[in-house]
Amino acid sequence: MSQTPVLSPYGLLGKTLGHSYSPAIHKALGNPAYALFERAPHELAQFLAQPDLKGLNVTIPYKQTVMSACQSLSDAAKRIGCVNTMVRQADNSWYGHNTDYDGFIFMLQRANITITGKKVLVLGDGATSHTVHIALEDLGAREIIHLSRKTAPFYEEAPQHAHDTEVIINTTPVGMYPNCPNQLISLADFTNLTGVVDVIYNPYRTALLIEAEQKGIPYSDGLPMLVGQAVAAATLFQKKTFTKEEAERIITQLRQEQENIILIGMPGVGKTTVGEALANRFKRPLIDCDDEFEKRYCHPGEYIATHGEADFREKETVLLQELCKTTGAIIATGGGVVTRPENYASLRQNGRIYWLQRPLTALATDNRPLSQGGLQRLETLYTIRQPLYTAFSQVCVNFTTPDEGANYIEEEYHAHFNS
Ligand SMILES: Nc1ncnc2c1ncn2[C@@H]1O[C@H](COP(=O)(O)OP(=O)(O)O)[C@@H](O)[C@H]1O
Ligand SMILES: O=C(O)C1=C[C@@H](OP(=O)(O)O)[C@@H](O)[C@H](O)C1
Ligand SMILES: [Mg+2]
Repeated sequence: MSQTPVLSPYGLLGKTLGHSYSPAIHKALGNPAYALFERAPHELAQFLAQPDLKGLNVTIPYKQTVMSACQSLSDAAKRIGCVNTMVRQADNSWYGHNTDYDGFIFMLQRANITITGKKVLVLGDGATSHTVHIALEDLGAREIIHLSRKTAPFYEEAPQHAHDTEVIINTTPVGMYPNCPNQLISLADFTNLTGVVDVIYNPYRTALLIEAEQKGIPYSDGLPMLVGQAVAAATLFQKKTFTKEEAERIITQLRQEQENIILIGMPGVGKTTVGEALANRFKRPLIDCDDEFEKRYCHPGEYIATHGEADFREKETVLLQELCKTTGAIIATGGGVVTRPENYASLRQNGRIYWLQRPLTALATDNRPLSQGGLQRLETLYTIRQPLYTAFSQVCVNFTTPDEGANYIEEEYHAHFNS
């Protein structure tokens, strides 16, 4: 009788592993036997000696440590100086490779960001930046500058490179959940950019990427790199090749599950009502920003009446920053979120923004202090806000009944991810 293995033969090794997408990605690639292995440093040698283990991914802080346990190393792993994938060989030895390298190149290629002959600015000088550096060299970068916090050149020197940098790559954790939105450098002075890349994948769009998007510069978040490295690892684990379409299918599925659906529009247009309908259809939680405000303070209308609109906006911005860190939700905003430009990064970082439109004559005005004063007041408000709603939204939804609005959004959302 054969013995049941005590360990899953594949998995991710690290010291403390929070939520990881790796088991789900490997499952989608046909390997359900992929587990999370949290091990302390003193447990590593014994752990790696277990014969049941066939393949591992390795993360912080062991990417360098495990190199000495590998009897053979790929060229990329040697040059980068760290291993993120270990494969058990027929003679029981470990072969170490670095598939972050493959994932990074896959990410650039699918975003059509080319490197040959270009000047690249890399933010950060940690482990990931080493992988990025070797890949950039192999792709034929003309010049690679690493900005750092500890050694010169520093982040503050970014403007000196603004006129001729063609690609920017963030390898630091600045801007990562939960400290988001946040960014190390501004793109304002950069005039020659052909690509901006962030290895962060939570949030989907860091503040740096949102700035790139607003300037019309091609950009990529780090999810394709994560999926790309997993596909390269799965190729070694399962000894089979995967098509680009299989990688794309996984990226799309993760994005579709996570992107928030965000509703903006005039007070009384139906953000809360359509939000409720969408929450039912998508089986997602509804976050109503006005309700959340009321839980913390009092009804928004009452707050504006007693403290004034400026004070309300301050509080609303802070609250929005907190609420929009979430993923996979329906978010109904208060009608005035578009009046503060900084609210855009909060909404957009994990969200597709829908602007709800109905004729002003049909809008509810009860309990809404800014809508008091008849149609003329609403028209004045609309004149001010219309360009803001336009700038804040990806999709404009003209609708009559709440169901019609929800239908349109449901179809648009699925079409967007599956076209
Ligand atoms: N499409 C619609 N047609 C008719 N009445 C609507 C529609 N959408 C919402 N309402 C009604 O208008 C009022 C305000 O809707 P609500 O969803 O609270 O708007 P918002 O959140 O945009 O301020 C509610 O009484 C709601 O029942
Ligand atoms: O448009 C606005 O400035 C406001 C809209 C309200 O939300 P609704 O749009 O849900 O009415 C509420 O946030 C507050 O009274 C301010
Ligand atoms: Mg509402």
